[in-house]
Amino acid sequence: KEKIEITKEQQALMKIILDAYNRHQIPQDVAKKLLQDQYSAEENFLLLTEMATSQVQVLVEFTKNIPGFLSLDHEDQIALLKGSAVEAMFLRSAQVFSRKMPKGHTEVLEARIRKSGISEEFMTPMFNFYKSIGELHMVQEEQALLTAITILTPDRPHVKDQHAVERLQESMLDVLRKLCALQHPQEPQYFARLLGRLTELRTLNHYHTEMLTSWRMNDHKFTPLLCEIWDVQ
Ligand SMILES: O=C(NC1CCCCC1)[C@H]([C@@H]1CCCCO1)n1c(-c2ccc(Cl)cc2)nc2cc(F)c(Cl)cc21
Repeated sequence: KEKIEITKEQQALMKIILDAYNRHQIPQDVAKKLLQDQYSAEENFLLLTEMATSQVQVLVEFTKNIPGFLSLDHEDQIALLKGSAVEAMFLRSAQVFSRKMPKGHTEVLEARIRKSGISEEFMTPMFNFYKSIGELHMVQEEQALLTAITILTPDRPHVKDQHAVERLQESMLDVLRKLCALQHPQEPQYFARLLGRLTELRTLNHYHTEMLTSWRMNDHKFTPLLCEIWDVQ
């Protein structure tokens, strides 16, 4: 049984990532809003675009706190943010969906999202992902590291120095691997399951433009930031 220990600098890295992640809370709680009221497809779409726009802004702040990120080539920094924003949004949505809620609230939330305007064909892949994230019962540290690892994916489009990104991602993966072994000693395959979710997350990437343009309403308006980040309009 090899002794797993997190080094001092890995603990410091963990603390930086976790603090940054906790600062990256969505200003107003979208789950609470959805549980309070039924909205029209238009109102739901507006809520999504507002939430997603503010999430991109906080994601940029979070990313700036990833040690080494700001030393990357500036164009690569943009390419990593643009390439991971949709996945980070779905990962965050999954984490919000999987939060412990009072009895019956998750069911109401799911029903509201199913009727929010998204077309039927995307429900299964989206909720399969949300539920597979929920089953992992991730602790905050694991959620924060998984978000950082998603951002530091070397093979995003237009990344020039992939090795520099790989080195940063590898140091995050090493901390996550040790954390999983310490948090889930009875589940040696837990770390692999966590990384498997990132593969599932990429498949949602393929759907997102269609999910937005097929929203049950006419004239889909996006914010300028979302036009930049999402391949829409
Ligand atoms: O606003 C959302 N997510 C934000 C995005 C930024 C980070 C915080 C969460 C949307 C909602 C869906 C209903 C209509 C209003 O939007 N949403 C999505 C979602 C996101 C993208 C697409 Cl294309 C489709 C659905 N999945 C969600 C799961 C949830 F648990 C909750 Cl509370 C909301 C969720």
